[in-house]
Amino acid sequence: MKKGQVYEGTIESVEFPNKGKVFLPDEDKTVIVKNGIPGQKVKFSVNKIRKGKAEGSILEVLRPSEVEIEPACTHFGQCGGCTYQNLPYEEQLKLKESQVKAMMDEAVDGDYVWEGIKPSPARQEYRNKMEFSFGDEYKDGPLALGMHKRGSFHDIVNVEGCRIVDEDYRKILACTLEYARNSGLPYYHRMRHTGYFRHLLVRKAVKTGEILIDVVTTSEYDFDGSFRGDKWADELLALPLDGKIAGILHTKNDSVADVVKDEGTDIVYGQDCFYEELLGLKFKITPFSFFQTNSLGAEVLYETVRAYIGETKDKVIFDLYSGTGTIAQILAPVAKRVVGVEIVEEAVEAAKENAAWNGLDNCTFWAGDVLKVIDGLGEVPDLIVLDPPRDGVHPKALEKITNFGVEKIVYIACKPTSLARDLEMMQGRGYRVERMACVDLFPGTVHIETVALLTRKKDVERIDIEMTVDKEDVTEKATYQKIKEYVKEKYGLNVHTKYIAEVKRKHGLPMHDAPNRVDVPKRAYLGCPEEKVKAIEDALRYYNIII
Ligand SMILES: C[S@@+](CC[C@H](N)C(=O)[O-])C[C@H]1O[C@@H](n2cnc3c(N)ncnc32)[C@H](O)[C@@H]1O
Repeated sequence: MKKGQVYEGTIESVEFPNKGKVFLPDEDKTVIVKNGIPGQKVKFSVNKIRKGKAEGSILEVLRPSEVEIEPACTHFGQCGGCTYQNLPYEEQLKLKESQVKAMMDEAVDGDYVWEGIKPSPARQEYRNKMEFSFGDEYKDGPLALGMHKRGSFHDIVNVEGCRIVDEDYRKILACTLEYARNSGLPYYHRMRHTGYFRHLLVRKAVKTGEILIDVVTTSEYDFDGSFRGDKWADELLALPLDGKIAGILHTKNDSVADVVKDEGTDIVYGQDCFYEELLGLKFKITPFSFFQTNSLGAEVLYETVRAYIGETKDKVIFDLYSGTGTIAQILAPVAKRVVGVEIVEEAVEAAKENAAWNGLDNCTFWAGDVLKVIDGLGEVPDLIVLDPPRDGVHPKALEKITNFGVEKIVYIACKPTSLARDLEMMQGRGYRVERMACVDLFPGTVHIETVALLTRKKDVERIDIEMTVDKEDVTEKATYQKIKEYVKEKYGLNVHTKYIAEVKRKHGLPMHDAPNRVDVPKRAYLGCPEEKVKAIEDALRYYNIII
């Protein structure tokens, strides 16, 4: 088999996210062909062979799959955004569920409850955010504004008929494209690093109907003079929209990276935020802060998280990777306290404001990298919710998270491959997967959210003592001194030896006066105050005595 060779074959299955498998009997080889659906007979060319593995790209669909339908979107196939518009929604769900389930069956040790896939309440026009790119339709062609063409680095497909956003987006897109074309200014060329127009960001709340529009350009031309940004805003404001424009913005971005980056945002009209409602709570959303892109689907996702976390009364919950604090605030009304950690400061500020609006005074939000701040929060959680970005949790952060030894962790993953990798480490550190479900927030596309409930294994303390702690060290009186110093320094608390003994007993740890008795009878309850129990537990984790 050589690069450039053309073959025909049938896609037997599709692995997450879009890896179709075609077996070629004559070559006795399976080739990965991207972006097809199971059952399609395709003609493809081989474009990569590495370490004996071959990849190809589809040139033509010779015979459709039996379940295939006419896609509602006229850009389907050309636009790189959607992959499954040609499958009935039920089939999309089946395919995504089987992909994730197969991956999880491999990643999970032992039995777990698979709860299937929950559909998105809206199957079309469900997105509350879209980032469109400027470019040309083809080399040196007219200015275009839309999505990247499938498989192309440069070409942009105008997506005036896009079905995953509603009519308001389509009107805003068409208006901006026409205005930009008439301005005669060039798009930003990603290889030459010259030009002006980069992206158009549109966000629209499903519940409040508020719309935020942001054009992202370089500073090569003058927004007011050359582009006449005020006139663009007038044209947008004159559009007959269902929703209401809350703000029109201009963001400058001169960086060479091809991402929407905020290097300064000016308000052209209205305000630089808008509001959405989820499960009866109100959320302020700023242009660049994370918010689930399918509001109705997000409600299903957060309901699942709430059900998985279970009883939260009198519990301290950590919401790690908290964005604008949605999960924290959904859990706060029935928890003792919720602590959110998020790296984007703007999102943290919004989270604080949101909590105040929603009348929640038991939420605290910290700005910073989970890895760096998690052990300096001065709190010990009872439960943890993790909703990391696509790459999952940094291994060192995961180590610290599991070190808290909480009873339950709920992990929300937008990329199941990252979850599968992180599960391996979490299972190795004393957790077991209880249940899992998928929630489809992205109909028509390959993406899917997966939620996993992990609980701490009952016998983990003892296993870990043997694995990580030298018995001498745990039983030595010197350890008591180390724990006292740690608690004093970190929490400003003095703890008596009898309290340390009480907490050790709670965890079934050997006592210094009875080194061979791990299961010390639960005799005296000495009344160690709860904050000291938590502080001592933190110290025990710090010294790897419990996890
Ligand atoms: C998938 S989002 C989840 C947001 C939130 N839980 C929600 O449902 O809206 C992941 C969030 O993690 C944040 N993030 C990424 N890396 C981070 C890090 N190292 N430490 C803290 N937050 C991070 C991102 O800014 C983003 O807001």
